[in-house]
Amino acid sequence: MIAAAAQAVLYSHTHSSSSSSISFPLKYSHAHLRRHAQPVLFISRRLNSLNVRCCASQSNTINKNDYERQQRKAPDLNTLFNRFWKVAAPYWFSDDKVQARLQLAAVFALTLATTGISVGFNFLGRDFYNALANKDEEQFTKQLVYYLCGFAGGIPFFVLRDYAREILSLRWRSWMTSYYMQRYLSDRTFYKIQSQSIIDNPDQRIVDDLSSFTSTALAFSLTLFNAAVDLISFSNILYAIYPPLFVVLLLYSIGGTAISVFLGKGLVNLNFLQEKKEADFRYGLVRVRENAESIAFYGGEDNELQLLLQRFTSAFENLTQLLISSRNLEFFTSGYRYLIQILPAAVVAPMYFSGKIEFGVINQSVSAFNHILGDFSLIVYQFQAISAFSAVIDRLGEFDDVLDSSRSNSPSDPMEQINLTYSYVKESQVLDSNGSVPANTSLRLLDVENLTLKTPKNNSTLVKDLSLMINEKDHLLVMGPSGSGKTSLLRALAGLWSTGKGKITFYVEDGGDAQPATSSDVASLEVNSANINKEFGRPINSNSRSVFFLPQRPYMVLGTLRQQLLYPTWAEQAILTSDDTKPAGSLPFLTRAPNSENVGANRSMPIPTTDDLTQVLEDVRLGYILSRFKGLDSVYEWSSVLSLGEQQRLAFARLLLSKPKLVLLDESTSALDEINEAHLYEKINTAGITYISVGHRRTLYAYHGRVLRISTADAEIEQCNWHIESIDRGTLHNSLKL
Ligand SMILES: Nc1ncnc2c1ncn2[C@@H]1O[C@H](COP(=O)(O)OP(=O)(O)OP(=O)(O)O)[C@@H](O)[C@H]1O
Repeated sequence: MIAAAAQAVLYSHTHSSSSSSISFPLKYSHAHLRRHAQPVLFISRRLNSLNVRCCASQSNTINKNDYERQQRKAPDLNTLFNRFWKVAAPYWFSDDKVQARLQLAAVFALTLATTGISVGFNFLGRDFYNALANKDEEQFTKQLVYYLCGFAGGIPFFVLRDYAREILSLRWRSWMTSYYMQRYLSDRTFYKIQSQSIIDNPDQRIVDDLSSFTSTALAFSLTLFNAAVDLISFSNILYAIYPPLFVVLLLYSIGGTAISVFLGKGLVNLNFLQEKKEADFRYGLVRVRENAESIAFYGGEDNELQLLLQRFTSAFENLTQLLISSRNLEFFTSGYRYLIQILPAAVVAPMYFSGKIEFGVINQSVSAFNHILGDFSLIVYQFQAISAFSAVIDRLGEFDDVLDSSRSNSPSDPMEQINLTYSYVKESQVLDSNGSVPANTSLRLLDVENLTLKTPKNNSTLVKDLSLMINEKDHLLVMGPSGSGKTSLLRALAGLWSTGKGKITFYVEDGGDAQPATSSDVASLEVNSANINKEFGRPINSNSRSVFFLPQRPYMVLGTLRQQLLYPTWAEQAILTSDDTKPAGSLPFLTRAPNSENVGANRSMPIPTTDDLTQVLEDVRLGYILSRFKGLDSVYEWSSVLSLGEQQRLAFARLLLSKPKLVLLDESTSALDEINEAHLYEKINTAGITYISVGHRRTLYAYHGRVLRISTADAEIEQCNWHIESIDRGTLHNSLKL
């Protein structure tokens, strides 16, 4: 029985694909495809039984699938290799490089040890079967003991090798996840990717592709290393037994590789599309969850079902193609795999019959042949995994390029880019040479000069040649027909859109000594602004003392009511762990330099206390939610449990806490009644906050001094499509009467 077990172990070593127990962890390996075949068939039957009304859309999907497949060209080897290096390299040269390299060396050493153990088992097997064939009981018992000792000493190396590899892969993945997320969330790359539909499913690339990449890249490099060592170790054995066997092996593996490359050439593309389609399907389901109430109000379930089934059908069609290609490849690889079990024995058998070799040598030659063939046949055995890995490299490489290009986004013609600068000004004001406060003492907050704003992709002009100036307490209302570009103007002011030309300058406080931003010293501020802009990338909402932006639909973060109120000015402090030193999101072994863009953003602002938070809720007439939701520290899905008007009031509470100099309000009171609207405007006015509001309601006139009217731009007409009016009591009276 023990001998049978020994043979089983030996068999598993000699017949394992790729000559070691390292296997590829990719999702669309053959095992994966087999596992998924059942549910796919089940859903296909279910589609039939439901008599789904999407036959037309199904055929559309099929055509679309074919189209997509033809459109997407598989990347060539050189591109793939470059992308692999670009994605893989940064970690090994990062802050964590010492640990990473040490662990990698340990994994390689363990792999080397396991190959040595395999060679040892090869010789043990030969002597074991020789003793058996010779009916030499004493020798047999001795070999049996050696075998058992070999197991006891050798097996831990195999287990530890796999464990060390997995741990290193996890560490690598953690670093890469953090690295990609930082780049994704900096410079508003996430916004550009989403608003301009640059690439599909970045979330899936961060979650799934990074995980596949790190584990497969490690497994693959170890497999290559293992194969090289194996080849050297076992080639000697095989060559010593019978040189022609070596020639047979070479011919067999080269032929096999060529055929499998030919049969599986479409798999890279299919795997790429499968990743995309599965992610699209999952994203569709997430959207249903996030928009549950709107869909329920519309009664849009049927439509959602059709859309989701359409996405699933698309994934299904592609997976079917993947299964067919894999099946064809599998016909070949199975034959290839099984033939080698008898091929070496058939070649050396004549030598055994003529008495030139012993019986155990046959077993040894089969074992050595399988090892070497496994090394030569990496591509045949792992073709599906390699093609899936290539798809992952392709997707991550593409993502990496987008992240890089977003950072180094320098337009070819700087005149065609809106120039947005932030100039520091000191808090108090300078006195005239005679010691009195100058007449023009109002603090400048914003200058817009000759701004022409265009939409990012199709470059259609929204606002032509706009110039305006905002001083403290100079509240401006922006009005105009729907689609004329009011929100887009705020986007440009917030730096989200930069297509067009002109200059926007914000004057932001640095909390230092006296230095005014009056018209007399604007020139000197402008000289400094280029440097300031570089040093201080994004003051909006992260330097709340200066500029704040409220979108129409307030964003409710995941977490407690306290976190809602502290967002975004004290967001980092709000998620500190209990020991108050480390953000809850930091990885145990990764110490990252804080993002320079955010450093110092709110150093000067003490974090509001519980009393401050309670008071501000009262100020925006939301005090009652404290008792309803059990205080400030309970977690709810705030965007679902608060009405839109309540969310808008909560957004004003954030604003009152942050006390910026200037706020940009995009229809921020659209869901509120007039009394609450008046109350909130009065509160922010009293708090000394200057505001630029976008809105349609006439009641808004009462809280603003001027109105900027934008009309829908006409491409044919050169003239400006805006004008500014003062709101005097007469205008106000007439408009309210209307
Ligand atoms: N990401 C985008 N890419 C291209 N065009 C866009 C994009 N977002 C908006 N637009 C277009 O820009 C124009 C101005 O949109 P904007 O949201 O600024 O209008 P608005 O005046 O605020 O309208 P409303 O009063 O209806 O909110 C619209 O025609 C819109 O279709």
